[in-house]
Amino acid sequence: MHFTDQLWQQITPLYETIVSHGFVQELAAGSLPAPKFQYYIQQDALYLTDFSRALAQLSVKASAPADILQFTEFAANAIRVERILHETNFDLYNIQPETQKKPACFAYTNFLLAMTATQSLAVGAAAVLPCFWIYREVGKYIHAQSRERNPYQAWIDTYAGDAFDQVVGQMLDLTERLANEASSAEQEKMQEAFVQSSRLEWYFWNDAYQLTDWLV
Ligand SMILES: Cc1ncc(CN)c(N)n1
Repeated sequence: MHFTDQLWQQITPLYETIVSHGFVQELAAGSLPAPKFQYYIQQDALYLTDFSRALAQLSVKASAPADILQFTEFAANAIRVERILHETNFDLYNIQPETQKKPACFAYTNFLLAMTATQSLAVGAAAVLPCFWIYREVGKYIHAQSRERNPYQAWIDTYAGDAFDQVVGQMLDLTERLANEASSAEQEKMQEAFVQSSRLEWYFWNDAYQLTDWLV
């Protein structure tokens, strides 16, 4: 079995929890209250800046020219493609930019930046993989359920589309190769990083759904 298939097997129950979460269900139905989507988009704009920096850190760690190029393109893409999506949504829903990260965004971005700075390329790649893979699966899931005239259609189309699918395929191939070159101790760390990021994906949706703020 491919290493990445094993990774997915490990988070299957967690993935089910993500797709059954109120945020994802209501996004699919088009009934998600606007303030929850606004909170999500504001936090996601902050998240994407650091996600891109985490990918750039991986490009520095890579030694094969093809890998350097790949991570550099992922980093640029995270800013370019998703900025378009956010600018569209900022306009559509009259969202003001937010400067403060709420708890899940804070935890997730710090985790990604720490893993990609202090761990090996393979472990860093495993940490960022859920950001690609879970979004593709959630995008496809929502697209399959989605009603006509869903107000969140632009978001759904981005993550359910062919362009994103291709990018995720490239990231999966890369991670698979890095895992095959890794020791079993390193593979274990890859699994831990992958599971932790997947957990933080759930927290990210949940913070938006609950409109979570700092308690102190
Ligand atoms: C929190 C989060 N995770 C993943 C993605 C998709 N790159 C995103 N936009 N936001």
